[in-house]
Amino acid sequence: MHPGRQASLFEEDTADDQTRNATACGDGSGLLPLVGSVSRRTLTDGAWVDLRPGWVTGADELFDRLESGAAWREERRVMYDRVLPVPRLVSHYEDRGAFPHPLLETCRGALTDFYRDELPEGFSSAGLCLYRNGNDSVAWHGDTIGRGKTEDTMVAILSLGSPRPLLLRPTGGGRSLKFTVGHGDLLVMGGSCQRTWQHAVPKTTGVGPRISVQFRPHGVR
Ligand SMILES: O=C(O)CCC(=O)C(=O)O
Ligand SMILES: [Fe+2]
Repeated sequence: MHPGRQASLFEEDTADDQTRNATACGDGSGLLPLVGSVSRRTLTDGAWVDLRPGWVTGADELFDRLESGAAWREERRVMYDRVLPVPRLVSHYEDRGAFPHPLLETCRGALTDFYRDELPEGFSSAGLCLYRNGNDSVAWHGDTIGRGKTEDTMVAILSLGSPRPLLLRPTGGGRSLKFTVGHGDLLVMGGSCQRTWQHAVPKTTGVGPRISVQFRPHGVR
């Protein structure tokens, strides 16, 4: 494992279990099942969060390939009605055939299968963010560009690299919730979450790089 990188904080399975159950990808990386291992936390106003700690196994290779091979660019984002630079790098893949690692297509397919009843259209795009160190962050926002502004939707986040807190708070105000997402963990925001709750990844001291892969349905950013 990469120095400074840490396995999922929530990791439950033994290494043997992981080898036996993983959908392998040929380079040591793989996916563990979602059925029976996703826990849902219901939030207010029809929002929810699902967690699947340690979903991707052997994720070091995936991290390295994405860090060195994705088409990273600096980001500017509309926040609070202004276009602001965001301190992180991003890369967006609309077309699944062009995803920068084959395991991302396996992830997209597994998420589409697992959430088929709630999201019949399935997941389409992969948005990648690289937080180079603890100074990189994203401020409070909802993913409301496109249909997420008016419709319930889902955003599924695969976290790779250094663990970082992902915070959620009700849009109308209230206490925030902290989910620490580690190497290989899956966090899915669903229901009204993009409209009625906001999320953020705050600056953190003493952490290494983190990559977030967000799978979204068509027309949601
Ligand atoms: O870093 C993350 O996992 C969250 C990213 C995010 O919220 C976004 O890009 O819209
Ligand atoms: Fe977001």
